[in-house]
Amino acid sequence: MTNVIIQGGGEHARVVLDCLQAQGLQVKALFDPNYSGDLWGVPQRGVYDPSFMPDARALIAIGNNGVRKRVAAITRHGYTNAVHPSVIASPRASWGEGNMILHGVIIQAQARIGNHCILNTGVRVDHDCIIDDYVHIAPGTVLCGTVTVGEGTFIGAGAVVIPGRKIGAWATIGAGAVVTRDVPDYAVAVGNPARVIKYTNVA
Ligand SMILES: CC(=O)SCCNC(=O)CCNC(=O)[C@H](O)C(C)(C)COP(=O)(O)OP(=O)(O)OC[C@H]1O[C@@H](n2cnc3c(N)ncnc32)[C@H](O)[C@@H]1OP(=O)(O)O
Repeated sequence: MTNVIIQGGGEHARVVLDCLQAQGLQVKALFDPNYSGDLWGVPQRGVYDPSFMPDARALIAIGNNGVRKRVAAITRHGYTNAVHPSVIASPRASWGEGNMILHGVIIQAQARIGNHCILNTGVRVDHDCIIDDYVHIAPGTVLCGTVTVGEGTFIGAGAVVIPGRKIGAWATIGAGAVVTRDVPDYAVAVGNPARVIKYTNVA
């Protein structure tokens, strides 16, 4: 039986805990300096302790992509994936480690997903999409076939990206956007069709 620890104790961590418990995994601790006590039978232990159950596998359940990357740099445990039992994934799709593939996600053939990504509730990633590390795709978003998404990008809830478009690294796509053109690194794009309204440095 795999023992799991969670880095993070906020709202997203609760959803990930729900996912891991649905998988039947033994979650032994949540680490987050802002939380203590007990969450659904799991102790919240405050500051991360790299010596706690060193053979346990970790997940960094923090929704912010930049923070998730920084916490990964100090996490000493190996990683697992959270994949809810309701996920439909082609056997020809693949992903790395530390990913949170949540309730109702669908991943089509030959889609490739990196590490430490969040595919939130009901996301659809169609065939041949390539998603780099530390991406967060919010609930209900649809990536059509052959879309690529660069490291650290956040795609808001209910967005649609039409086939073949390339979204750069550390970009932000607004909720409900329809992405019809490529989006550069660090751009914030909103609306239908999505237009770049500004650039940020969110990494
Ligand atoms: C389980 C979960 O909940 S996971 C989390 C899911 N969360 C989301 O999906 C949130 C997505 N976030 C957004 O859509 C945000 O509005 C962002 C990130 C795109 C922009 O946020 P900010 O940088 O704070 O931009 P701000 O609110 O100042 O808006 C800037 C302009 O863009 C417009 N705008 C902002 N978001 C959108 C949007 N989604 N669609 C269309 N227009 C938008 C604003 O109306 C504003 O226009 P104005 O200048 O004419 O007044």
